[in-house]
Amino acid sequence: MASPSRTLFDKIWDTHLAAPEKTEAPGLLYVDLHLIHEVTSPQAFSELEKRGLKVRRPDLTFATLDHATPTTPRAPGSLPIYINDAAKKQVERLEDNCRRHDIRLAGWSSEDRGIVHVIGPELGLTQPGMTIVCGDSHTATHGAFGSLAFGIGTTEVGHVLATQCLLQRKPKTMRVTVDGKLPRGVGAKDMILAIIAELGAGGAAGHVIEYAGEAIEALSMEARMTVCNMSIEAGARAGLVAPDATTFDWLRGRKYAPKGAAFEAAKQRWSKLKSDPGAVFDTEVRLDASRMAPMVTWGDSPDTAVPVSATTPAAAPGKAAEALAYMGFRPGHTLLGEPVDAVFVGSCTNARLSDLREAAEIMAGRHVKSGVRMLVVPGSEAVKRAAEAEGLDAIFKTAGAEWREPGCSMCIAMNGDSGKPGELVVSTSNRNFAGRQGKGVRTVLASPATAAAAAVCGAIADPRRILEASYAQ
Ligand SMILES: CC(C)[C@H](C(=O)O)[C@@H](O)C(=O)O
Ligand code: SF4
Repeated sequence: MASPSRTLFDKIWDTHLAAPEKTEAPGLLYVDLHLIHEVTSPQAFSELEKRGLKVRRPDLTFATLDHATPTTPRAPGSLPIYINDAAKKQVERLEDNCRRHDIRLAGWSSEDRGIVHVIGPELGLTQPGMTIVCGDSHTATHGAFGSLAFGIGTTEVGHVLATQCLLQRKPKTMRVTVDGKLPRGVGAKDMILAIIAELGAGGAAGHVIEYAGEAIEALSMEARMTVCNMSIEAGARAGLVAPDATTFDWLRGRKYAPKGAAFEAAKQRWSKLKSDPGAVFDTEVRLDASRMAPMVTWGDSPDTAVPVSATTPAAAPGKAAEALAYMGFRPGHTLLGEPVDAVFVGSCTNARLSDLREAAEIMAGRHVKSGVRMLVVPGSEAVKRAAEAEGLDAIFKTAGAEWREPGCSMCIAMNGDSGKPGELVVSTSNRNFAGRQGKGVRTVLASPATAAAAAVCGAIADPRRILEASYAQ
């Protein structure tokens, strides 16, 4: 008999199962929110049209432009200049598809536009207990609200557009408990890099992770999103945090969140979304936040993260040796002092207001080292407005950084924002795969504070050193 104690994942799964899983067929899951962007939707719409199908629930579908969009500052009202015709066509096709199928689009003229995983939560589209899908691997970000959110392929985007359902095999569950308190100068990005280093790139494959424990509960919503965002980098299907007062306070008043009495009623329902005491997970992992430090990656996968003052592996076997060679780092050496060419603060991992504040705290009154290029790219129009309202743009510009328009930008370099071959880029994004930020570019993943410290020092540095100097003043 099944255990009466259920995990948060089980609860969401059970309430969304339209048809149960059988040995010969996956279960059918109802989808509450389908987010789409210009890269993974065109073929899905073409397929729909080929079959003469309509979008089943345009009202549960929401689109934005983010991956292929230029981020170069533009005069108000002027048209964006795309890196190539392919990028322009992708965007125009999404605009056209949304018009034809009556789908809400946060397009060029919208004050809501931004990276899909930044705007969903920001607009209150993302809510606890929902099933959320998007043709994008970092959809787990939305799990920070206690929703079951995962990436799907383009074929599945078509299925969801046509049926609002998705065929899914039930994943396993994993609980990652983080005890203790994060030390000063160490943040959510460091925490998730430490978790991924512990689990390994495939360590959570086939699992949905629930992040729990004192250190997770203490995180802001933005920080929880940073953690959930990178679940896929450990191979997980999704990442979740049980909703609590932090979640409810963050959601109250957002554009598409329930209002007034409806919000209070929703809060009552959402409060029940937690794993029962005694719920059994397939895998349990425990970490101690108080032992965590600012992290940097030495290789070409996110699981090569180490504390910034630690050394690269001394005796590196095959794959690690290749990764070190690509990165141009020596085995058994610290990365501290490695000269950097560029710094990128942005992406769906770290381009929210709190991330920009974290970087700005280091940049204030300091200057980007000469010869280093620094790009600061807000995650959305709303983040950009809020940052400008409190003068963060001025801090970055005065320091010599570029303040750009919202988009994915140098996280994936599809829009033309990229590094040059051989350059070392310290990046707040989530993937350091060879060539992701441009051909031959070497990417070091880090927190906004560590990225800003690298910009100021012109080399990989420990942000705590700079922060301590500021605190001492
Ligand atoms: C372009 C898109 C399909 C891709 C993804 O699925 O994640 C991108 O967002 C990424 O981060 O690599
Ligand atoms: S910011 Fe990067 S990781 Fe996030 S959706 Fe865009 S390309 Fe993917």
